[in-house]
Amino acid sequence: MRPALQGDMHMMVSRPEQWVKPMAVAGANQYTFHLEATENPGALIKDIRENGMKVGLAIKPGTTVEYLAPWANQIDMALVMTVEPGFGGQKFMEDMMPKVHWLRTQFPSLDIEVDGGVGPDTVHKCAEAGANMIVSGSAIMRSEDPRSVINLLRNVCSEAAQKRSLDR
Ligand SMILES: O=C(CO)[C@@H](O)[C@H](O)COP(=O)(O)O
Repeated sequence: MRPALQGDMHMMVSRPEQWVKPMAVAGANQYTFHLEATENPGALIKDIRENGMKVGLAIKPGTTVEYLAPWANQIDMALVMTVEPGFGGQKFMEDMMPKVHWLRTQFPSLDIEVDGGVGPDTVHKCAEAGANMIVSGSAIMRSEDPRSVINLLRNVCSEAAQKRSLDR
């Protein structure tokens, strides 16, 4: 039977340990948890891998990137939140961009995602800082032309990534 879920599950939950197996069984191929939500990130990373999924590690705005750095070589994606987790439609926190830039400098091939308040007005900042993946909710859903917004967001990120690889 075809799995019900595919793609990355961003688990904005406490005790993320309890959902690893159910997500794997449901067909998720990446499991992203919050560093703030677990006391043992190493064990959780291992469990996610043993369940056949890639690993994403998210940090909230109040968490400095130094807490994520020790795990960066063991994960597939770092997720820098640019709003407080909770709901869509919040204002993009530009002061999170140094985290993205630092991660990109230290870990050139890591997937780096930005989530919260990302749209046509803010995506350039994310892409220039080094994000190659973005989450965008309101900017797409509130647009009269969602397709063109998606294309714009995609193009800005891929052009910045291409420029980085040429500069290397
Ligand atoms: O879930 C969250 C924040 O809790 C984010 O994924 C946002 O919901 C993204 O939506 P916009 O900020 O783009 O509206």
